Amino acid sequence: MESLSWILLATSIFLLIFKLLNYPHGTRKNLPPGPRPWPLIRNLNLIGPLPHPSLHNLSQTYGKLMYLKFGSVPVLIASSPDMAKLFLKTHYHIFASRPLTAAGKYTSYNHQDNLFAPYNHHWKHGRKIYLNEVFSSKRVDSTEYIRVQETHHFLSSLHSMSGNPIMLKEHVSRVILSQINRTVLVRKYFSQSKDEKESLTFEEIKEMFDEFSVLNVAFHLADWMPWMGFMDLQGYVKRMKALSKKFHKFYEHVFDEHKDRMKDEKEGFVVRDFVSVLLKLADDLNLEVKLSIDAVKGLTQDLIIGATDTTTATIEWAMSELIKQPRLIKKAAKELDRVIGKERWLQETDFTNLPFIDLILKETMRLHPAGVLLAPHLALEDCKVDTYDISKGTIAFINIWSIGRDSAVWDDVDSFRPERFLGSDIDVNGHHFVLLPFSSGRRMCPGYRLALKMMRSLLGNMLHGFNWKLPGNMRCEDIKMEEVYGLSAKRKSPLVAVLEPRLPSHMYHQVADV
Ligand code: HEM
Repeated sequence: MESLSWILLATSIFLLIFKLLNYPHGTRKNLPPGPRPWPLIRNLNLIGPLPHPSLHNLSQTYGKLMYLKFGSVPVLIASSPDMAKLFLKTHYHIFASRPLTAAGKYTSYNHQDNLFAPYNHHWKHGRKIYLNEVFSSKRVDSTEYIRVQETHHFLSSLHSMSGNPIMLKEHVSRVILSQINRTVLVRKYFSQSKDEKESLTFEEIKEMFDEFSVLNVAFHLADWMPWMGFMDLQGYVKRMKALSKKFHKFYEHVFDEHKDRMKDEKEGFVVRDFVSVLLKLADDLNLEVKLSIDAVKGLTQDLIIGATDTTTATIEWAMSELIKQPRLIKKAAKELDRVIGKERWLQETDFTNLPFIDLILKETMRLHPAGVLLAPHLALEDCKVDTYDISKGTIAFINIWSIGRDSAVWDDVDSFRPERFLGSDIDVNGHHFVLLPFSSGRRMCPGYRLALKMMRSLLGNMLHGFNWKLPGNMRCEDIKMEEVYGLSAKRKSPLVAVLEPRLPSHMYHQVADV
């Protein structure tokens, strides 16, 4: 009898603890629906290696606005255009911040960049600099020559490999990193061959970017259960610190070179790149908010990392979808022949006359957006969203991967059909909540116009210069479109393709000299 009482007492205590741990899920507050959480980890067990499809599947049961808990952190998942609009437009001023994560602390100069910065005076200052100084039309236009030169070198090197299978991603990431580093840092800062003396090779710098991409989206348990922070059970903090040292050394080298040039050239110094803009501002004693050197590093890092992974992944997805449907490649080539002809390459001024290239990019970003869940949007105060009570500190994720597959919005959701955008005014400029690859509102991607220029020009010229085929006996059905998660969602198995030149051969030799 006595042992039965002990069992009853122990069971009651367990149930009480379980109930307390589940509070306040649905008790006092009116919260959106969501799966029942476990003790401690709460709903973290429901997130697979690819969080966006896991959350998409859950939304089929719990609806377009779901409430979950990741450890001790309340999380909202928006999976429809209407819900996205509530966070990015209606309540944009409340959901404008970011959570303080270990990655932001160790790999982004203690959140002194823009992408991972909470909503504060530092972020506002950085954003203003981006919009007024870095991404002004004048500054972006002034770097067009870099995009042209690097694209032409890229096309020429593709030509030298025609007839042989190439791993597309390797070549695209190299040309994009070359364009971005020259635009942001004035020169590439990585060596192309063993003879060049640079502090880093292309492979080393790529490895740093890949590690950054993994560490910045990894489910780091201590971000969700802060009491675990001192243990570093997953070893992520150790890796973050090691990575941060490498980036630190790299920026020191770049900035030293810039400062030497500024000293040598004195009044004659001409600003040719984004880092020079930022370093000049850091020297400006009259600035209302002082720009620290760590902030310059953080802002520089956002530009080179934010640009490279996203654009490379998007171009690889586009070409993978196209190669599966040769009729689309033919259709694009027909438009290019009509508008550009066979004796020149596509230029940025041609974009408005090439609507099909734009349709291809829109359809690619609908099915394969790089930032599948956008970046986390943190509530700065308690508020009501729809009819629900949301607490300060809740994190909203917008599942744009799911929105791209919402059958209430799109027909035949899984088919890659660029023509679906024909005659529609849907665009990627943040005004249409059905298509949000660059997000919308206060935290919208500030680099989206530059990204579009780079992608239109690279993809358009790749289609203009070459016919794209699969190697050997490979069939379209053999192409696996599986993804891996990262700062950008990319293809798991890289695309391998064979190219056939479409233009007279002098075009490819001529370009190398531009
Ligand atoms: C295909 C290309 C790109 C895609 C899909 C993309 C997408 C995004 C997304 C989804 C966000 C987060 C928005 C949010 O929090 O709601 C973002 C932020 C950002 N992106 Fe991009 N991006 C691309 C290219 C670029 C480029 C080329 C640059 C710069 C050279 C850039 C710089 C940034 C920066 C600095 C932020 C942080 C904004 C902030 O939090 O205030 N991105 N981008």
